[in-house]
Amino acid sequence: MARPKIALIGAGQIGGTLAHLVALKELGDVVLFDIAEGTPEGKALDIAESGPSEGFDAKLKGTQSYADIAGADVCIVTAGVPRKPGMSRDDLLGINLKVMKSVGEGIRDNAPDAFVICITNPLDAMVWALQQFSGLPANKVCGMAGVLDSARFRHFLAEEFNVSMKDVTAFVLGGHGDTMVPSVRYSTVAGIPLPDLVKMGWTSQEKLDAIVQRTRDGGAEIVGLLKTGSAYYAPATSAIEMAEAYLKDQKRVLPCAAYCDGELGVKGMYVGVPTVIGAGGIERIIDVSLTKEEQDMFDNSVNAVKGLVNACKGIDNSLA
Ligand SMILES: NC(=O)C1=CN([C@@H]2O[C@H](COP(=O)(O)OP(=O)(O)OC[C@H]3O[C@@H](n4cnc5c(N)ncnc54)[C@H](O)[C@@H]3O)[C@@H](O)[C@H]2O)C=CC1
Ligand SMILES: O=C([O-])CC(=O)C(=O)O
Repeated sequence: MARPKIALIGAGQIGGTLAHLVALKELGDVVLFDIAEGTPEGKALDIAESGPSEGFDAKLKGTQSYADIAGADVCIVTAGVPRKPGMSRDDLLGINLKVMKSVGEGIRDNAPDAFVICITNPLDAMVWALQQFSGLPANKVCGMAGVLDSARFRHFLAEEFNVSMKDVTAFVLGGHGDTMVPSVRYSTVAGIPLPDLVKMGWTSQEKLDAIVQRTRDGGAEIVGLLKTGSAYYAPATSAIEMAEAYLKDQKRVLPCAAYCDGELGVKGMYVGVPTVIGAGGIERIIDVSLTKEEQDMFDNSVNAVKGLVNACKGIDNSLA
């Protein structure tokens, strides 16, 4: 059986890391696409040359031609611009919207059967625009953010409790911005919800609140440290988790930006929700119940995403 074909649109920091991970994990053959001449070719060759030492079997090709992504099983989109210190993700909207138009059309014309994972920011609005521009079915187009935000939450919690992160589960809902909702009630250590761990004296409410806020600021924390761009190792790993769930029909329960049609009270837009990812793409959205306080925070986040989607419609008439 032929190896799956994985197209990475954008060969920058995340794109290059994705290519390396796909090869190391032998998930398939890689096509790296970028408009910057030489970058995808150079990264593809560099990673291919690590193959003999690593012992992986994967072909890697760099290209500036969308024809090379023809028949891709998975497309992961990182094309665009990252933020720098002092900027919010939303400041990237105008420039990255134009990129989503060309990428969406490229995927539509060359890889219409692919499962598409968007990473470009501001995430929830960009994945919505990418689905509109590509015209692919909504269950085959999703956005990566919740897996990353939840991984950050899990990391901070594992450090606080001094337990293995394998035993920490966490859930972050809503848009991938300052209003995201790390769900304390649905996050656990070995099944014990965080509020119970506060009652048991494992941590204080103040410390838990600080971890929640650090999770919300997780992207900005890395941007502030790196100064030249944003996080890429953990974002790439998160998207690979989603791609693997699709390629291997794992039915993983993962939070991601999915098109909601009434679930959690959201209709006709993309936002971070718990999903099941398998061979059918986004196979199910888990319609969790929220407390009044959680619902208010979630609605606030949904409204922030709505504002960005409306801004997209204002910029590009074809989206209105
Ligand atoms: N959803 C999430 O959780 C996260 C999202 N991001 C976002 O991911 C995006 C990529 O980040 P990095 O890889 O660090 O940026 P980067 O600047 O290293 O790479 C972006 C690449 O896109 C290419 N590009 C620009 N316009 C293009 C076009 N029209 N077609 C094809 N390629 C094009 C550039 O030449 C560059 O190589 C940014 O928007 C960033 O904000 C970053 C981290 C996490
Ligand atoms: O913060 C950024 O600009 C990149 C991002 O989305 C993240 O790392 O969560």
